[in-house]
Amino acid sequence: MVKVGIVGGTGYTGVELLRLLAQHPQAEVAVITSRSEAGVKVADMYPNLRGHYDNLAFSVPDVATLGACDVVFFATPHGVAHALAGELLAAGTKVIDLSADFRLQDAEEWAKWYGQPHGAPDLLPEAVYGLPEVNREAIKGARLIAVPGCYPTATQLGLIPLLEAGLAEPGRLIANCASGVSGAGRGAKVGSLLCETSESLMAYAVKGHRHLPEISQGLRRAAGGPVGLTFVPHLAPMIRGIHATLYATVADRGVDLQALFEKRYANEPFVDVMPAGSHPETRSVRGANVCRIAVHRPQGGELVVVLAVIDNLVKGASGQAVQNLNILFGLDERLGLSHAGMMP
Ligand SMILES: NC(=O)C1=CN([C@@H]2O[C@H](COP(=O)(O)OP(=O)(O)OC[C@H]3O[C@@H](n4cnc5c(N)ncnc54)[C@H](OP(=O)(O)O)[C@@H]3O)[C@@H](O)[C@H]2O)C=CC1
Ligand SMILES: CC(=O)N[C@@H](CCC(=O)OP(=O)(O)O)C(=O)O
Repeated sequence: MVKVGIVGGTGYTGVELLRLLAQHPQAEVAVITSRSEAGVKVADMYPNLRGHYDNLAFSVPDVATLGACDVVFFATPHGVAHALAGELLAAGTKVIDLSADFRLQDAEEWAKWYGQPHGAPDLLPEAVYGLPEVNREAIKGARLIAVPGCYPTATQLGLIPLLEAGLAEPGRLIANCASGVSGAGRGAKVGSLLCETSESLMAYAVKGHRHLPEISQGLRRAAGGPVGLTFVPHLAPMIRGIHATLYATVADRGVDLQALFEKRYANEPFVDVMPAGSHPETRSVRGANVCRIAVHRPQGGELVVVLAVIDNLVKGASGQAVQNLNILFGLDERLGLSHAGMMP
């Protein structure tokens, strides 16, 4: 059994970790932290978990208790893992961070986008970006994993087959993405209220969103050089889900893009390349650790449209984190995870 600790257990990604790990045969949650709910039993706060964690209560974060775990997930705001990861690694505990603290390789770029100095630049060289479809071998030997963001997961999985094959013009990429409101976390904010978000769709952060450098970093690796990406996130009137509509210019009109995508992801347990002409729906991935992708070339032109959907809380966060745990501990990568979404 892998002994698991979770820092930030009351947030949306924290409770999603608990839901997924409740069905995991080889992992056991031993410690779960919350400063505001310390002492409260997990099942009293989250009745969906009754019968799974009846003896587990939230406790305040404490390095000694967390350091007795094999692995600690950080499901916390940016900056928290910076402060604690080093001590845990020194205690021999692996760290899987769901926040953005270790996603960017460049500490100065991180500081620019996150508005605070990077708190642990010394750990950056060993941090592995936890996108299994790109980095599986590096994840196997890692101590510190940076779980990709939700928009970055959908966008990279949709565009890398075209860039790795050298087919897309790297300087002309567009990602139009919509997210469910749970992407903003559980904290109270006017912008997350039902009255502000239902029956409405809006773009935001068009000038620059903090996921732009993360996505660009991954696409540069796939392209083997600089990329030019326009990224426009939208807030959609739904609770879960990311829908990415991705545009790339592919001058070679003869290439079989369906075959390219199917081949790239043939051995990937959590990427589903749908039949040609498909329109993936976010509800098909609700609760599932999968990215469903469809590739289109409208009117046979140069502009290729890739559609990619994920559940932001699963393949976009907690499911991907569990997938990383499985790889890290040499387990079957699919343990505790499912392809099956919830429709309706
Ligand atoms: N929501 C999403 O779709 C996705 C989120 N992420 C990232 O995952 C992380 C968690 O997100 P989410 O679950 O939405 O966040 P929430 O705001 O819903 O939850 C945050 C959690 O962190 C705890 N926390 C807050 N501050 C501290 C602190 N200083 N020290 C220790 N614990 C703290 C909170 O509990 P308490 O205050 O009681 O301690 C709470 O349990 C974030 O970095 C987010 O950006 C990544 C991908 C997708
Ligand atoms: C709808 C919404 O607000 N989404 C968040 C991104 C989701 C998220 O949690 O981003 P990380 O994966 O980097 O943590 C935002 O735009 O900041």
